[in-house]
Amino acid sequence: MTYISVNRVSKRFQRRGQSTEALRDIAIQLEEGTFVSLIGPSGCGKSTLLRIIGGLETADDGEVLVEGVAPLVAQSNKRFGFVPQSPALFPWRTILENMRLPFEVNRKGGRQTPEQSEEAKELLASVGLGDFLHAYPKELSGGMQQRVGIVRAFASGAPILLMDEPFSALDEITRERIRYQLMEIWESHKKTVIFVTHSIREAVFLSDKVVVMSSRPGRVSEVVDIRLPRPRSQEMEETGEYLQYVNHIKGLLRERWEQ
Ligand SMILES: Nc1ncnc2c1ncn2[C@@H]1O[C@H](COP(=O)(O)OP(=O)(O)OP(=O)(O)O)[C@@H](O)[C@H]1O
Repeated sequence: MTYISVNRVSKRFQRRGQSTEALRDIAIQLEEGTFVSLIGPSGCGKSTLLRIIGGLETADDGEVLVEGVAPLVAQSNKRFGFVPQSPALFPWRTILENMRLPFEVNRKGGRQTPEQSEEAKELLASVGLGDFLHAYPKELSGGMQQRVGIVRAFASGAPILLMDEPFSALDEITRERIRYQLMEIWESHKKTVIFVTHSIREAVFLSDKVVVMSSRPGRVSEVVDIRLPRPRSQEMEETGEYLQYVNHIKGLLRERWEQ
């Protein structure tokens, strides 16, 4: 059974008498424990597709199955962790207290076990935040806060992480650094990640599969399997093989843009 399957999904939005066809006939099959990126021009429906998979939006046509069940069922079984563009931390809670949030929300007042609490601390330390466990979000930079959002999703216990441009508000250098940290965490946890990005380099570096989408209406132009060896390192970004993937995806996006 495919872990996540999206079969001929279409979606239209109606707003102020205007109809927008956001997605048409999207079909993708994703394997468990893989890292998948969605890339495409602004407005091609990446976030909409992510939201449909996560059960936050419904498709007009077609079907999505997550571990064999509908997204809403998967959602109520706590199968998803979300990482939005900005990290959604409670300002009145310390970093460690913010890390507990998914347990309290998902399990109606539930608590982390001591092992889960230890894992949360280890994850924070692995992204350089070991000295900030008792700090408040306002004492952290935007990049540090976003790192908390990412490791919180990994610590949440959810097997599927949906990340909607989590690095979009960060400067280039911070973004690069967090990309490497995300890679290291993912390689040690191997959760299923669906990651929306505008960065081709980021998508190729992180992913097993890159879903390249075209706009108006959003369709899949190609699913590119990235067969670069793992673990991946910064040096890999200098290799010819990596650059070939980057250029191939750039070509696909340019082609669609020019149509
Ligand atoms: N709730 C909504 N109501 C009406 N139209 C919507 C809604 N959500 C999205 N759309 C429209 O659907 C299309 C796809 O939007 P979506 O946000 O999924 O694209 P995207 O590829 O994620 O864009 P970006 O890269 O700019 O974030 C756009 O034309 C958008 O205006």
